[in-house]
Amino acid sequence: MRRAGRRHRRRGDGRPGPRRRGRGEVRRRQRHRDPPQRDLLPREPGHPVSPLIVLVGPMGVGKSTVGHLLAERLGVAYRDTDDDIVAAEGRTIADIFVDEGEPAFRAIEKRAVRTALTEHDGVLALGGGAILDPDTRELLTGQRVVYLSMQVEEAVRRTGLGVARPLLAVNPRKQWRELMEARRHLYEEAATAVVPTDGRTPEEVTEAALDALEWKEA
Ligand SMILES: Nc1ncnc2c1ncn2[C@@H]1O[C@H](COP(=O)(O)OP(=O)(O)OP(=O)(O)O)[C@@H](O)[C@H]1O
Ligand SMILES: O=C(O)C1=C[C@@H](O)[C@@H](O)[C@H](O)C1
Ligand SMILES: [Mg+2]
Repeated sequence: MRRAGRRHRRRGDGRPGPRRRGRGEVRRRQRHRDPPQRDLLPREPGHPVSPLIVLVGPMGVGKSTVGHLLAERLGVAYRDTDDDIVAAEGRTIADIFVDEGEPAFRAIEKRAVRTALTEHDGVLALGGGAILDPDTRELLTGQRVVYLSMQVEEAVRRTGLGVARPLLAVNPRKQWRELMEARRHLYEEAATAVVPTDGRTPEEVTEAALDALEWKEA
C-alpha cells in the first residue's frame, strides 16, 4: 500500500497494467502519460479484462459518488457490485439481509465481485464488506485498488441512520467503529493507494485519487 507515487507496469494496450508483486518486472512512471481511453482502444478477442480502478472502503465513504466522477474523468464506465446484486436478485440488499441473513448475502456478493472483476474494464466499486472474503482479497492482488477512508464522525454524517445500510441500523457510531476495527487492516492491505475523504468534496477526493495514481492529467 502507498499513498501516492506508485509506479505501474505497462502493458501493450497503452494503459498501465495492474500492480504485480513479482520481482524483476519493468515498471515506468505513469505521470505525464495520456489518460486511459478504453473505448477507443481495439481489443483482441480473448483479451483479458480487468478494472482500471477498484474502489474499496466502508459504507458511505463515497465509492459511488467518487466512482462516477473518476469514470467520467477517465472516459470509462462505472460499475458497482451492490447494484449488480440488486439487479440480479430483484430486491434490495436490506431485503436480502432480512430474508436470508448475512452469510447468504456474502456468498452472493462473492460471486458478483468475481464476475465483475473479469467483465468490467472501467471503475469498479465493491460493497463495503466484500473485503472480508479471503478469496476476494486474493483476486484483488494485482488489481489497482483505491481505498477511500474516513473517520467515524464523517461516517455518521454521511450514512446517518438509513435503513438502507442494515449493518448500521442500530447505534451507527458504535457499529461503524467495530466494523472498521475488523476491516481497516484488510482495506489497507488490499490498497494500492489510500485516499482520505474527510473534509474533502467528492471532486477533491477524485483529484486526490488521480494524483495518488499519478493520473493527475486525466
Ligand atoms: N467527499 C464527500 N463529502 C461529503 N459527502 C459525500 C462525499 N462523498 C459522498 N458523499 C455523500 O455521502 C453519502 C454516501 O456516498 P456514497 O453513496 O457515494 O457512498 P458509498 O461508499 O457508495 O456507500 P455504500 O457503501 O452504501 O454504497 C451520499 O449522500 C453522498 O452524497
Ligand atoms: O459494509 C458492509 O458490510 C456492506 C456495505 C454495503 O456496500 C452493502 O454491500 C451491504 O449493506 C453491506
Ligand atoms: Mg455505493
